[in-house]
Amino acid sequence: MTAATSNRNIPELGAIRFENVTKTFGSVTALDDVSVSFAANKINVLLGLSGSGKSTMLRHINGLHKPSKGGVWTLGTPVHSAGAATLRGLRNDVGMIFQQFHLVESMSVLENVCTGKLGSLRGPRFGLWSYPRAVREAAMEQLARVGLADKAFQRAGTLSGGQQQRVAIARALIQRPTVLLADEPVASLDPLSSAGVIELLTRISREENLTVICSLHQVPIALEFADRIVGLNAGRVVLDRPAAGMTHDDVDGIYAPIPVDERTELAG
Ligand SMILES: Nc1ncnc2c1ncn2[C@@H]1O[C@H](COP(=O)(O)OP(=O)(O)OP(=O)(O)O)[C@@H](O)[C@H]1O
Repeated sequence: MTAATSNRNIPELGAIRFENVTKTFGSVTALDDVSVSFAANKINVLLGLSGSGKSTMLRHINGLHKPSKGGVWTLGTPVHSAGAATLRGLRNDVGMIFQQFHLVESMSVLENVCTGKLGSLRGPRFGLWSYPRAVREAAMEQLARVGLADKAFQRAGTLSGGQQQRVAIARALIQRPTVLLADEPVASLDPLSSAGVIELLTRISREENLTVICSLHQVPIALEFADRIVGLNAGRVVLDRPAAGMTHDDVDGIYAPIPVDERTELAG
């Protein structure tokens, strides 16, 4: 058992913690002294304008980015100081889905799901039949959970956007993650497919006791889906509240422009 998995289901540890995190890319400050902590087994939604730092925050959780200043702890692992081997181990516990699905379109649906296991298999794989039988069976199980068992041998590129996102969810689930990061998972989907994907994410998160951190642009979906809402504006946390009882008005302030002189003052 890894250090990360040993923390499963211990909410008081705080599944994920950002302490005074600043991230700069050249002259751009993407995150500005962010301190926030996410409890285990909850659905957390990040809201904010384009460029407010949502993706940057998600990418710190699994170590795709490291802070310029401050610290990030994911499932007890200090991501800011972790080496490559520790991060590889951590990423087995942290699944991720993306707006653009990132499936290999020419591969079968089933093989795409199997690739979710690559992090814990030794050596490369060439084709579906090069995966152990147990992995192929686990992939079929996950496809059944997302309602796509009948598409297993179809090329992924032939599926609709909503179906492709379901495959991406199955690919993340086959890892048996503790944390699921979702970067605008419904931004490319029509309203009906979006609703289906959000409903699936909600059901699976509850069934698996996942800690979900999901960035969204759709406020109504956030209010419906989230246990907690964290609002970002120009790289700073401007709202952090349980979602229960929140209204559109409560959320509107997240999107207010921050005066340039105030930004300069805070950045300086
Ligand atoms: N790798 C990078 N190199 C340079 N600048 C970057 C990089 N990643 C992010 N940024 C910048 O950091 C800021 C925050 O970007 P980020 O992608 O986190 O925002 P976001 O809230 O996720 O936006 P969106 O809703 O459009 O996805 C932006 O100004 C962006 O241009």
